[in-house]
Amino acid sequence: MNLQRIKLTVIKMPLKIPFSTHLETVSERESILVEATGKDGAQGYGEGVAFSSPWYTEETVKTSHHMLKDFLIPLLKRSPVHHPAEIEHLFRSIRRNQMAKAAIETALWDLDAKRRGVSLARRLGSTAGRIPSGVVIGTPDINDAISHIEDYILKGFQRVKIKIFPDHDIEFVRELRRRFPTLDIMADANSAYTLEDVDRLKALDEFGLMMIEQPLASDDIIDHAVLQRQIATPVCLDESIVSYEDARKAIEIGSCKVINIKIGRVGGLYTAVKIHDMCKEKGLPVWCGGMIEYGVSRAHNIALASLPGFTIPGDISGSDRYWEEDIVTPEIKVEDGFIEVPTKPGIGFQLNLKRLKEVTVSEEVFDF
Ligand SMILES: O=C(O)CCC(=O)c1ccccc1C(=O)O
Ligand SMILES: [Mg+2]
Repeated sequence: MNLQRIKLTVIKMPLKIPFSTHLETVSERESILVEATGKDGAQGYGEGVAFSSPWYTEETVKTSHHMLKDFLIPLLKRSPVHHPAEIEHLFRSIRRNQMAKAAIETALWDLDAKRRGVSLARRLGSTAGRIPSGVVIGTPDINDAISHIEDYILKGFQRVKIKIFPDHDIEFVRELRRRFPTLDIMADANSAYTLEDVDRLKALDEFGLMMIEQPLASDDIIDHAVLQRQIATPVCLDESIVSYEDARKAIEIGSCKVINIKIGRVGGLYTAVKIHDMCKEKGLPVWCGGMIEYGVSRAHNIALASLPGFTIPGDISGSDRYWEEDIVTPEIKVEDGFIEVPTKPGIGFQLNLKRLKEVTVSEEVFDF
């Protein structure tokens, strides 16, 4: 792709309010911005979405940076690709490290779309003009959660996701259901349960949740299939699906009825689109998951989620959900519950260089 250089910038910003799961409370977000510059001067952007510590997956900001610097960038230098869809194959020689891989791969998709003068959404095959927006509540306190939800409903958000875990599930959901009888609610457990909790999980059936996301172990598809046979609420897999093959096998054995596709978790847009295509063919709904990300990753999510198989609103909120000021301009906005799909070339957002400078921790340039 005629690359001139790749720049890695580590950035860090506090969240407006901390985001809690049973595993970790995130109050500050570090990420890696990837800037790929071509010999023609064109630039593409990607965002490494690993967290500072390995609570969600095994990757961290530091391991991602190490992979990018010591393996992925050198590999790309040695073996130039002509098309971003070749990256997945090239990177197969390096095991896992999906978020590090996706950080480069997404930057190259942006670069490629810009060179062709088309939006990334169009480049991926989408024609949608806007996507519905969903939001995640990261506050375990019931009263805070209710007031945040009221606020989000007024802003038009189309569905709300809450985090659950044992002792913070049945009564919490019952109260929310009582306050919001018709709201589309999904519950994400981030692997807080085992099959021994099947009665607790069955008890959630009466609340008409849209789905329960990743109730069991983060690497499991077998027990999820056993669980899905015993509960009416659709099971959605997140952590368990890190590749196309994972998705194929999970569907085949009935581990889930819905899949949350995250570009970072599956190693890039190529695989994300491939999983989408398969699910669409099999009639399995998908939605785009969030990673408490900055505007660059959000922009990639918007393009992906504009594909026709994304029939459920994703964890895609606006820049102001987490940030006082985002690193992209214009900021990502939710209007009447929808986000407009940009029509400008590539991701359709510019970097806010002033803001980027303020939040930069370190940067490193790799010449090709
Ligand atoms: O980006 C968001 O708005 C939050 C999405 C979310 O729930 C989440 C955030 C960080 C890590 C894992 C998850 C998850 O979906 O499990
Ligand atoms: Mg999840």
